[in-house]
Amino acid sequence: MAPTLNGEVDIVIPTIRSLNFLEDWRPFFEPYHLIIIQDGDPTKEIKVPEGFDYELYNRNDINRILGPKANCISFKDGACRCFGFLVSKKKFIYTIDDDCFVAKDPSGKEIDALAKHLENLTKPSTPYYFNTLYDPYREGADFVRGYPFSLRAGVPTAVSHGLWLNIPDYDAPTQLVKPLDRNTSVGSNRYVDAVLTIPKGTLYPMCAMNLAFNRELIGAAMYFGIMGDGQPLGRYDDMWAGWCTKVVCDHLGYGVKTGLPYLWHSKASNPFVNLKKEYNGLFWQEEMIPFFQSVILPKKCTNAQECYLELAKQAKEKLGPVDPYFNNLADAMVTWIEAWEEFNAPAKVKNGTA
Ligand SMILES: O=c1ccn([C@@H]2O[C@H](COP(=O)(O)OP(=O)(O)O[C@H]3O[C@@H](CO)[C@H](O)[C@H]3O)[C@@H](O)[C@H]2O)c(=O)[nH]1
Ligand SMILES: [Mn+2]
Repeated sequence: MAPTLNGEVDIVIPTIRSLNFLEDWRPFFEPYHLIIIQDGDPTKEIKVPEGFDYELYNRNDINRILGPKANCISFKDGACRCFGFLVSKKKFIYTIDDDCFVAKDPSGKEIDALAKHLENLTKPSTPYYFNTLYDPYREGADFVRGYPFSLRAGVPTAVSHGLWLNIPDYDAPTQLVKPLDRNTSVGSNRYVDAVLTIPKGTLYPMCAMNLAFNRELIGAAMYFGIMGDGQPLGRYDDMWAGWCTKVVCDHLGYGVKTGLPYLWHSKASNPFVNLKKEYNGLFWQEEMIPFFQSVILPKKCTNAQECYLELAKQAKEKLGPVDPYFNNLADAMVTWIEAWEEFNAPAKVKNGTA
């Protein structure tokens, strides 16, 4: 397992509900700092269970801190979580939803999801050649015969995408036709004990329910878009960020892993409400995904900020004609980078020292 790294990790939680779920995570999260983004009515008082070290932001705080740039942070959508990524100063972010609890592995042991994410993030990835025995860096595992030695050092890992027991991350139509579908019991064959690097050139549907990333490597591209209130789209926040970060990781030579750790997702959001929010996305994803599959980032883009600005330009050009929403989204992507640079300016050098 990875070291605790508690000075280097922030846990970001978007919430419209209660934070009682934190009781379940107490033994695992108490050593860390929480950044809580309270969505919805800012006058509602929200209770953080005793003993946690946290900072809490509501919409009034976001407006006050960002001024006119606050329009790049979504309201009434889990996408508001990316404000936490912006104000964090840590190397790693773990973001989790407020209806997620500690899962058990098939032996009945509680899973320390954050520790497993940190292990994933601090070990390399293998995006250029697939290891058929999964994660070659896992204890007791290795590269199989035929794996080129020149690629065995791997590349830095930027994203660790964890999975879910109980309620799966389905879109509204799938939820509507399979309302009782559960990825349940401990010990069932649906707990897949594996971590995989997603190959270079392959996109995936990233879910933010159980997600960790290296903020220094990819934070600038982990923007969740403008969704929810006043927008024709919701619930595609993590999808958008997943497609953007994957093409940026592929370009910069970073890895993205998916698989372990699992957590327990307890509450299905309402599929009819979700359908209204997702409706346009169900059509637009047929255009968005081919767009990301065809993106080529120029060599001169050498960090996540530069890649992201280029992506905004290409998104406007190619997706703007699909719907004017994408012009606004592309503008918001640029605003996000302006805010990112403001909050993440390199420390000023004074008398030769930083
Ligand atoms: O207006 C809102 C709605 C929700 N939140 C907070 O966001 C997360 C996820 O919300 P929820 O549990 O309702 O959504 P799910 O359908 O179960 O989750 C999937 O949708 C994703 C995309 O939005 C999400 O990451 C997926 O896991 C909770 O913490 C809500 O409290 C919000 O802040 N504002
Ligand atoms: Mn949920």
